[in-house]
Amino acid sequence: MPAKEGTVLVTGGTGYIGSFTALELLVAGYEVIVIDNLYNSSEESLNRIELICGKRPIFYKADVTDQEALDKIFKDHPHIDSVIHFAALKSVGESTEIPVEYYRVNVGGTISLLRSMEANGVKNIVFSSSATVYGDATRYPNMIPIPETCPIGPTNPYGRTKMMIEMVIEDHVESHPGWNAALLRYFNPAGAHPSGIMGEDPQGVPYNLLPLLGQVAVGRREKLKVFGTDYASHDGTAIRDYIHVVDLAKGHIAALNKLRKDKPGCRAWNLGTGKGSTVFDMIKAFSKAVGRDLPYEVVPRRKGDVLDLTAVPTRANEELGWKAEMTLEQACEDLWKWVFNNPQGYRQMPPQILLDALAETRKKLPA
Ligand SMILES: NC(=O)c1ccc[n+]([C@@H]2O[C@H](COP(=O)([O-])OP(=O)(O)OC[C@H]3O[C@@H](n4cnc5c(N)ncnc54)[C@H](O)[C@@H]3O)[C@@H](O)[C@H]2O)c1
Ligand SMILES: O=c1ccn([C@@H]2O[C@H](COP(=O)(O)OP(=O)(O)O[C@H]3O[C@H](CO)[C@H](O)[C@H](O)[C@H]3O)[C@@H](O)[C@H]2O)c(=O)[nH]1
Repeated sequence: MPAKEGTVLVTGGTGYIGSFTALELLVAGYEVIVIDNLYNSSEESLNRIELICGKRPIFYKADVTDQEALDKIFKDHPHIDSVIHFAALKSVGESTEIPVEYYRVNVGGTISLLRSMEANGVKNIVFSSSATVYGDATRYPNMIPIPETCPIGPTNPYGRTKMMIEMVIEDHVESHPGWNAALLRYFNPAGAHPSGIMGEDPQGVPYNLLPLLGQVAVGRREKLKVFGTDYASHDGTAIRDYIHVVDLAKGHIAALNKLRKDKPGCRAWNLGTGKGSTVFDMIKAFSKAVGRDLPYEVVPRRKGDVLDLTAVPTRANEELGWKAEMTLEQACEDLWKWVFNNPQGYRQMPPQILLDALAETRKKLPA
């Protein structure tokens, strides 16, 4: 029996944004099938999803570049009607060192997925693109904050994989009637689940600002390195649009509903808040949540970084009926709750006190 809202295949669904989206899908009444090779995530995220909402995605440990494995999953689940595609390698720095691997997994994986979808009559795809596709938007007058009409021009191999995938999907939708695609250009995801039991748990050394700040706060790292104070911002550090991961996850449900209801063909949407914050703003906001100043040192700019990636989110607000609602303060508080209670990420169980509080909250929810 298909689920009330339909069945969605989520690639990369044990990862950071994917797990939050799987949770929101289950809450919204979808059946969820996750595939992930666990390269940068842990199956424990599925237990946490179940603890929060009482439902669990079906899980396959599989690689998106494995055409046979994909075909079998689609054949075994003929009710799948849409795909949300997160699975990818995502470190900008690493992509400059092993670009071919990035093209193989990100571009190659998407091609395998599109072929399996086509062979099995699944025609809706929501794709994790990135604000990185815009590159340095300050090179154009009046393009900061950044609307979707800003010309794209990524400055690193990771960003170019995202640009190429957007093009492949656009060409496929154009040539195959009945297909619909949402290219979601995320700005900077932040925070964790307000329950404190779900969050980002990268397997290696984190690359992004917020997980690094979290590790400084719990003493896993001595201090944060601030990459450059010579940018043209109010305090000299670079500006990003930090969006709460729960808001970001909800943006996927809005995009999926749009594809299924309005069949818009292929369309790009920015998922951001429209508000930019500098690195120092973030250190201050997170220090406030933690209750003490966090140590940092200023080092030269990181290669490939740009001054400002702040979204114009109006298109998503108007066309998807979605808007980021949670504040930066909430993102910092939720991140702190997550790292304080789970300093080793998913490698340890959260404290009983959190699990008890969660069980109480669940009792009050409608069945
Ligand atoms: N986090 C960000 O700042 C950000 C911003 C914009 C876009 N994105 C994109 O969003 C998506 C999700 O990012 P995230 O932050 O949740 O990262 P993540 O690393 O937590 O999630 C990606 C998931 O994909 C899985 N994966 C990697 N290669 C795979 C393969 N070959 N087969 C199957 N699974 C594979 C990983 O194990 C992981 O669980 C990615 O496509 C990323 O490029 C992330
Ligand atoms: O140790 C650090 C890490 C980061 N930063 C700074 O913090 C800001 C945010 O850096 P992140 O690495 O967290 O994020 P990026 O903006 O570089 O990139 C992220 O967001 C982009 C979208 O805006 C892309 O999606 C990309 O994949 C994703 O990693 C940048 O100014 C960066 O220079 C530091 O000062 N020190």
